[in-house]
Order: sequence, then structure tokens, then C-alpha cells
Amino acid sequence: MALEIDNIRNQFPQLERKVHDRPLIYLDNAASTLKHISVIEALNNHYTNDVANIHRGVHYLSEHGTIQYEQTRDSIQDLLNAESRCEIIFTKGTTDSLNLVAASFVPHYVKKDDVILISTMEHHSNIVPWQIQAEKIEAKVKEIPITDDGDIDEEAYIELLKEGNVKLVSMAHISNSLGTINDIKKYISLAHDHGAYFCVDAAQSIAHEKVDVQDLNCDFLAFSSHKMFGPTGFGVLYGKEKLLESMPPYQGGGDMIDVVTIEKTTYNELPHKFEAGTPHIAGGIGLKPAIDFLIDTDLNVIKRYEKELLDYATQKINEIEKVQVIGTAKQKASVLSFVVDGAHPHDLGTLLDRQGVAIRTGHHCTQPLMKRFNVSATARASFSLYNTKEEIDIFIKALNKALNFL
Ligand SMILES: Cc1ncc(COP(=O)(O)O)c(CNc2co[nH]c2=O)c1O
Repeated sequence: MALEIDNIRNQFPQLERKVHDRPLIYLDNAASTLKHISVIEALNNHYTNDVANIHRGVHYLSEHGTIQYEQTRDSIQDLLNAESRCEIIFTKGTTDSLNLVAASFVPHYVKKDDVILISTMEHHSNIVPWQIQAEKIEAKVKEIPITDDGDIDEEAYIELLKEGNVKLVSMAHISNSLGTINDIKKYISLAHDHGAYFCVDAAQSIAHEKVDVQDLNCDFLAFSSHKMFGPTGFGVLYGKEKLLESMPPYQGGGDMIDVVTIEKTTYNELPHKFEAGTPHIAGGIGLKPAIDFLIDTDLNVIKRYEKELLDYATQKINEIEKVQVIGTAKQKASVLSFVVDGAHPHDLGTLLDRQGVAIRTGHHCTQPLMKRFNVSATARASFSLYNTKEEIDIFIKALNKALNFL
């Protein structure tokens, strides 16, 4: 089965727009994807016809909204092949999900001098929450180094596990700065062999390849709606049921309670124990059509197509003399980071923008990674299933024009 690109592109209205009087060439998908037409329609319909608070309401609008919101949970359980729907916790996004695990799991399972392992390539949202919690209990956050190609240094990883006291490993499935696809199924098994739990940051993988939490056997997995064609401000934390049952609530408030007295409160069952207050109802309802689109389009087909785009873009950019690609792992997803001698990424990004090409420049919230490669920033093109080789040709032509100008 191949992607019908023209049909796909017609489902993303933003692709029709122009910027600076040029057709938009959107290559910033690792930051946030465009929104599928069905998501836009679902959001508009909700705010036009169905607005009401959900859970516990006895009137039609509340019950209707609750059914729609909870249908998203069922869809995500199917998407992830999770054993139970109560393992699907709704959050504000990947950052919120990782902070939830850090705030609720670490104080309960990690003690003084224990170790939390993260890799050099992690996004700041998979570094800072662990530091905040580890500091409180005098636990240690240690770094899994990476190779010059941007792969996990597996020997070093195993040595760190063998040193002992590792209670948790938290690692990106796919690096947002390098594109490296980590062999997390192997790394999860190694962590478990040494008595450690494993949290997967799936922000960059959920819309680019099949993620099966039972096959991976991960303990936690986090991702954001806005990186999979859905609304911003909404995300998911998957956690094994027994683990989540053993963890204290993340935040206190409405919905997460059973009985409240001034003296003491008992908590609601999963998943609600971790979902305090009125949620982003529209975001939850708007995510379901995005999931339906992903499943209907077949993630294996998406992965193959995006690999074609990446290989084509890599081949073309390597023809430009002064360009150095950062991130040359054998297994890569659709992220192409590069630097150019004598041209700051921000200047490149600005000149590309003037030609209608949207890429991201900067440290991409991975400052330890930038330091590892002795750069302060990179320029990063990132692709999705609605991009084309013709767009890549426009990007490369615009890049050459920008370099001639600088
Ligand atoms: C690997 C990874 N983890 C966590 C996050 C945080 O996700 P959020 O909570 O939805 O913000 C991002 C966002 N990455 C990027 C956001 O903008 N450019 C990026 O590369 C990410 O790429």
C-alpha cells in the first residue's frame, strides 16, 4: 500500500496557505505537526454544539461530552495495544507526562544514592524533571553517553546498569535533534534485567511508527497530541496498571477524589486519580480523529514513506559542500539536523523563511546534546507524511540561495 500524497495533502488545510507570498513548505514537524481537517472540524463542532463540563454531569451535553472524551481513551488504548484503558492517563503533553512520573514515581521508588539514567540526547523535559526530584532525595541523575553518529553507547549503558542502584531509565524513542531511532525494546529488557524501570519518551515516535507498549514491555510511555496532528495542550502518559495503582496522585483537586473530609481524602480509581480538575475537553475530543487518521493511514506505510523523504533530503543536502549533518545513526526517523561553516543556523532559518520554507533552528531543548557535538545550535528540517520530494527540492534550492547570500 502506498500513500496517496495528493489526497493526504488535501486533508491538511494549512498546506494551501502562503507565507511571504510563497507557497508554505512546512518542514518543522518535530516541533509540531499540522492539524488534520477532521481535528479542526471536531474542535469547531465541540465548541459550537457540545460545550459542557464532563464526568458526573446528569444532563445530555455533559454525558455526550464524557462519552466522546472517553472514546479517545479507548482509541489510545488500541493505538498503543495497552492491556487496560485505566493505563491511559490524559495530561497536558509529553512534558506534563514526564513530570507526573518524576513527581509521583521517584519519591516512592527511588531513594538516596539511587540512580536515574538518561541519555545525552534527551529533550530538557526528559532531563529537568528527574533532576528536580532527584535533588530532593539526594539521588543521582547519570548520563548514558552517545556515539559520534548519535547512537546510544550500548557498552557504556550496560556498564552503568552493572554499577547498580539504577531504579529508572528514561529515554527518547526517537531523538528530536538527531533523528536517531533507539532500540528501546532492547534497552528496556536490559534495564529490567538489572532491576530498573523504564520510561519511554515517545514524543517523536508516536506519529512515525507503530508503538506497542506490551511488545516493548515499557513501564511508562509519554507523548503529545500536537505532534500527531492533534490539538496542543493535550497528551498521554501510559503506565503499567500495577505501577500506577502503587503511585500517589500527582495533583489534588476535583475528579481525582472519592471521599473528601477536612481530615483526609480517599482517591478516585485509575485513570482519574491522576487527572485532577476540568481537563482540556476539546483537546481530548479533538485527538480522536487524529488517531483514527493515523490508524487508517497505516503507520508502517508512513514510516516507509518518511524514510524515503529523509534519504532523499540527506542525499541532496550532502551535495552542498559546507553542510555537516549532525546525527548519522543507521536507524533514523525523519529529522535532518545540520550546520554550515560560516552560517549561523538562525540566519539560515530566517533566509529560508523568507522563501516560504519553515524549519527550526536552535538547540531544540537539547543543550547537553549540542555541547556533545560542540555546536550551540543546528538547523533542523523534519518531515511528515504530507511532505514531498518536490518540497525538498524547493528547500535545497532555497538553502543554496541562502548560503550564496551569507
Ligand atoms: C523528544 C521530545 N520529548 C519531549 C518534548 C516536549 O514535548 P511537549 O511537552 O509537547 O512540548 C519534545 C518536544 N520537542 C520539540 C518542541 O519544539 N521543537 C522540538 O523539537 C520532544 O521532541
